[in-house]
Amino acid sequence: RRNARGPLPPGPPGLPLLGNALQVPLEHPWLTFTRWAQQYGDVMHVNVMGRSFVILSSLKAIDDLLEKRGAIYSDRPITPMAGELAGFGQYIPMLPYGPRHREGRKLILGAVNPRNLPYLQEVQEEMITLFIARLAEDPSNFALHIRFLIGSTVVRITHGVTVDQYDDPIIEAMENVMDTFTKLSAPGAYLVDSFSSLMHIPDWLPGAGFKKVAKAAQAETLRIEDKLCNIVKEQVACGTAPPSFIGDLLQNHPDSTPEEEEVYKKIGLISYTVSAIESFLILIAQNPDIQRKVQAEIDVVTGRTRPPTASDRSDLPYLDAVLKEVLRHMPAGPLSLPHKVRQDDHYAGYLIPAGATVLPNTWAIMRDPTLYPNPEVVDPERYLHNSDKNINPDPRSFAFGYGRRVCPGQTLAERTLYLTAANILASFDVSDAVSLDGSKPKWGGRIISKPLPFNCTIKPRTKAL
Ligand code: HEM
Repeated sequence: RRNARGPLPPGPPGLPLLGNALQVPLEHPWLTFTRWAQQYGDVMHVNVMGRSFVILSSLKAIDDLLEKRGAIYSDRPITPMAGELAGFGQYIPMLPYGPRHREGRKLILGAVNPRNLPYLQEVQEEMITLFIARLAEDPSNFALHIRFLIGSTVVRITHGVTVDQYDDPIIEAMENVMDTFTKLSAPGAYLVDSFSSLMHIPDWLPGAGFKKVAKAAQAETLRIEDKLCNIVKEQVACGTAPPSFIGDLLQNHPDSTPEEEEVYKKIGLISYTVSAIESFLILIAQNPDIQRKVQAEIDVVTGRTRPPTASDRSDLPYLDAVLKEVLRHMPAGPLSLPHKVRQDDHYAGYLIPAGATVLPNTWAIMRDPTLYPNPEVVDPERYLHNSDKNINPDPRSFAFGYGRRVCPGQTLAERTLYLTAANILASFDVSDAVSLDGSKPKWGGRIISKPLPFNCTIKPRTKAL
């Protein structure tokens, strides 16, 4: 733990060469980090085969470093496997902090700004209406309907492309891309991430199978991006392009360079939203009292004569509190996304070495009993009538990440979550959420936490809309 430039933060002892690699599980590492934080503190150092990870497990440490010192803590670690070999390093979430990244964020923030709100709301409401109709027809396939809702909304908003069929290869390919990204980028999943020289070994050498995996992932990603982008280009050329992030960008920048186009292509493929909606379903199935209360609140606002809309949101404070509790109790990004520190820094007497991967442990924040009393208990009331700013802070301030890399899709995501939740509860009762083996629902994942496949009963409310 000694270093000529200063002592590293405390952390669990590891093995020579491997460091803590064998102790960090691939599945939900945030649970292990949270346990370790109780022993080693809120700024902890973990060594995975020579790579430094600094885990921040308190709001103060996250705020001091990722927010206040954002100028040096806003880079992303380049992981050879996901970033370079599979090409994900070109996506906005993985781009190094710099002009290209800033440009990418500007594009997204411009597209979701209040000027475009009426159009975005209209599209989202239209998609939700279709979703509710499909759910009513075939409730047991809710997971498929949710995926289709999110996938089709994302391509409609980002590319202006309307997808009506469940087996449309675009939706499936988008999901595969997300899955592959999370598998390939998990810390410690691939040896090449610790020994980057392995990137250069010939493809035919035994043990180079990871290169084949990366190549296949890259080819699939490029195929789907190009396919979507070409559809938009054709629509723009014919003057038939509906409003969309990418259609608008191509129209407003007809002379864009291939490099600029690359940024346009890479904005649309990230979504944590499916996970948040599924967590919502489980939460309300497990808490019938909460469910009844939300339904009663919606009924007063809509009179049960119409579906809830985006403009009802401010009149539904209890539902708002339930959604905060979904994001707190089962955050879809329990370690946010990894940040990287650009230069040596010193904090609380310790060295944070240049190039270290800095992981904000959002899970530990959301389960901190000094912030959220009885953190395991699902209790939307904790946000209502809350006069002490230091207790039960709004979890949306943490669920969407930190500092200069905070999620630019937050308003869009929150509106989708609200519309889906409100419309589900206006029309259905949800109960009996169980894993496929009949046990309590479980969550899994390496970077994005999501419910493992589960069943639940979704029945029309007696006097459904
Ligand atoms: C419930 C849904 C969502 C959650 C919980 C979520 C959460 C997050 C988190 C935790 C980060 C990492 C921030 C950091 O590095 O500190 C992030 C980044 C990002 N999110 Fe979201 N997100 C959601 C939906 C969306 C949507 C719908 C979009 C599409 C516009 C989106 C686009 C992005 C992008 C582009 C980044 C990378 C930002 C950067 O690196 O500068 N997200 N999100």
